[in-house]
Amino acid sequence: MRITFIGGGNMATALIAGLLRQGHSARQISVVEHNAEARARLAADYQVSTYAELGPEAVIADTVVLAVKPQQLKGVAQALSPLLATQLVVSIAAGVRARTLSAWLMGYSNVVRTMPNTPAMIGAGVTALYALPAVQSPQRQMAEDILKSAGSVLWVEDEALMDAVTAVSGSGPAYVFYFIEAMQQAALELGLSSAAARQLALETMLGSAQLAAGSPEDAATLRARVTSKAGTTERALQRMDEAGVKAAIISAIHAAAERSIELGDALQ
Ligand SMILES: NC(=O)C1=CN([C@@H]2O[C@H](COP(=O)(O)OP(=O)(O)OC[C@H]3O[C@@H](n4cnc5c(N)ncnc54)[C@H](OP(=O)(O)O)[C@@H]3O)[C@@H](O)[C@H]2O)C=CC1
Ligand SMILES: O=C(O)[C@@H]1CCC=N1
Repeated sequence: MRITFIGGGNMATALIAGLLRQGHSARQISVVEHNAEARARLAADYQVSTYAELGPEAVIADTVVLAVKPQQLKGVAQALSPLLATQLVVSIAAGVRARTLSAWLMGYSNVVRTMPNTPAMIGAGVTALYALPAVQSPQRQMAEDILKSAGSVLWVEDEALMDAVTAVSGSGPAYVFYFIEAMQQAALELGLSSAAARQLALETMLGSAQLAAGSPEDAATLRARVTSKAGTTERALQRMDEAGVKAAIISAIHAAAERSIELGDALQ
């Protein structure tokens, strides 16, 4: 399967790394990227073909993945539109609705909107996909295969849910890194070395997520197992509740979903 990425930034790089790790040939991947430094890095690190401009030779592909910022998508779609024949168009842009993208592509409706996340870089991503009704099942499968090389996938049939997905898992790695930063800072303040702080914070996040993923019990039950009566965890969780940490996280995720809707409303 030949794949062209338009935009070769953070997320395209994560997806390309995932595809190559899964055995996809670099010869079958092209990237259109207007930044010369980014092109050089992609060619050196991943041996993919790169193009500075969108043109017919760049989109000789089965699938074109649109990986530019939401605000850059309209211009890219308008330039891409005359070059489309039967290619599947996969967008990873936050907020931009599949129907809007189809309108920018002059009604071309072979469009799948997706929301991956950066752990795609190591094949540990999760991606939600939404297809316009016109997309046939072999092309749905193609989109799924590309994103599966970056981790697990799920389809949503109601596009409105993509805003929720964006807020939870698209932006989600940033929340996890934020929590890791806080754990490491506390560890340093408590006298641990930075190497120890890093090891303790990361192994704890990793181990807890693995435990939760492999357990039939929910997170609240697993949390209760750590929380001895009158012990240290109880004291910490009390402090978090007093500070409204859980409510703040929930409200932050709502804010991210609202931003996704706002982007969708603004970019039509
Ligand atoms: N980062 C993340 O965690 C996630 C991002 N996304 C989505 O992925 C998309 C890309 O995000 P991200 O990778 O972080 O962004 P980046 O800014 O890192 O990457 C976009 C790249 O595309 C380049 N570009 C812009 N316009 C063109 C063009 N016309 N032709 C060729 N190249 C172009 C940009 O160059 P320049 O900077 O010079 O404009 C930039 O290098 C966004 O729509 C975002 O919503 C989705 C899930 C997760
Ligand atoms: O912050 C953003 O808008 C993008 C979409 C999800 C993750 N990064």
